[in-house]
Amino acid sequence: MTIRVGIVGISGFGGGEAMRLVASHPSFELVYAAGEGSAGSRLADRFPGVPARLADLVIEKWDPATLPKLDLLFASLPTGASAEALARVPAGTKIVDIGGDHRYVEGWAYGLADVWPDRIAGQSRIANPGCFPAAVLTALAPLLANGLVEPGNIVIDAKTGISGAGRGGGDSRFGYAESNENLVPYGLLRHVHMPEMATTIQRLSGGSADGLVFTPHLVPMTRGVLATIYCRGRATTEHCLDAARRFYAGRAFVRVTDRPPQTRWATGSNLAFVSYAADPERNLVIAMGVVDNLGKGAAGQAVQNANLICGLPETAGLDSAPVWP
Ligand SMILES: NC(=O)C1=CN([C@@H]2O[C@H](COP(=O)(O)OP(=O)(O)OC[C@H]3O[C@@H](n4cnc5c(N)ncnc54)[C@H](OP(=O)(O)O)[C@@H]3O)[C@@H](O)[C@H]2O)C=CC1
Ligand SMILES: CC(=O)N[C@@H](CCC(=O)OP(=O)(O)O)C(=O)O
Repeated sequence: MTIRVGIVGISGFGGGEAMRLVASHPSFELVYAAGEGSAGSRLADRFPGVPARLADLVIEKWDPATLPKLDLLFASLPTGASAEALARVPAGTKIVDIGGDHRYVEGWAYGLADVWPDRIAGQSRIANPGCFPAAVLTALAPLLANGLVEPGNIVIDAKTGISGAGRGGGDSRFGYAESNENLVPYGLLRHVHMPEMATTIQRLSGGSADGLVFTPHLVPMTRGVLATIYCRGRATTEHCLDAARRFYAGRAFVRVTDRPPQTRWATGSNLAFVSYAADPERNLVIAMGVVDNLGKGAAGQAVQNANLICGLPETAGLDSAPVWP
């Protein structure tokens, strides 16, 4: 079975990673690419290393009215830029939105693929989680589902590579001279990922996430997210590790590790690494989650979600090992 796939936002970091994964997917055929400023270029002009069979595909100006017949569309547009246009995509075309416009929006399933695949299979509109929630929620889910930590008392300290900001980049914080040898906190108290993390914590635990604190930091690396999460709970380290091993038993993409995970373990892959350290006497549980922001944090999880909604093996096109070193 060949699935006809389109990618809008293909010139960007998320869209480019989706293209890389789609190009080597056993059931997907890339037949449509779209964007704004890049419209009119061939894929090979943007990505000199693209497989030869895709080299001459021309990036079209994004307009849902001129879509060819597609089975599946990946949207990787700036948050705020996709809702209106995606509403005009025919119902028969499945969509995975990598941007933030549809997370916990009516009619869209929140695509936390490793945690609730059953809620995703059979849907046709998927909102991919943000890159920080991908790391944070994967680490927290086993603890919350087993009542091992208090949902209302969670403090998240997270680090991200610069590609998390996209090619568009925004201001000069993301240039080499300002990001190299520098460490920058941002988004304090009101980062855009807070609502989806709070809602998911409530869904997994049944309790309120009112006390949630989240501070991300830019670090001078290209890819990777590490979330270190401080929680209140009386569990031991072994309880937490056991809960995670049981929760993710048989799941392909989550690795539960005894030692603290490192960002490079996930680079270029759809893997998530989780680990825990806990001291019951101090009422303290530390959870750690690592993903590649462009892998599990964006295009990897998007392809995993696409596999789920297309009835394909969840691992199709996603089984290559991370890049090391
Ligand atoms: N980078 C990351 O790690 C992650 C990103 N995301 C989300 O994914 C989305 C894309 O991010 P990212 O790839 O990093 O961003 P980039 O800035 O790298 O890419 C943005 C893409 O959107 C296209 N675009 C912008 N405006 C329009 C428009 N009006 N019509 C059509 N295409 C448009 C650009 O195309 P063109 O060049 O042709 O103008 C470009 O391909 C965002 O919502 C982001 O928040 C989610 C998780 C992780
Ligand atoms: C470094 C950096 O700026 N990272 C982005 C997160 C990327 C992401 O997950 O974006 P969406 O939720 O918009 O899809 C940020 O903190 O907003």
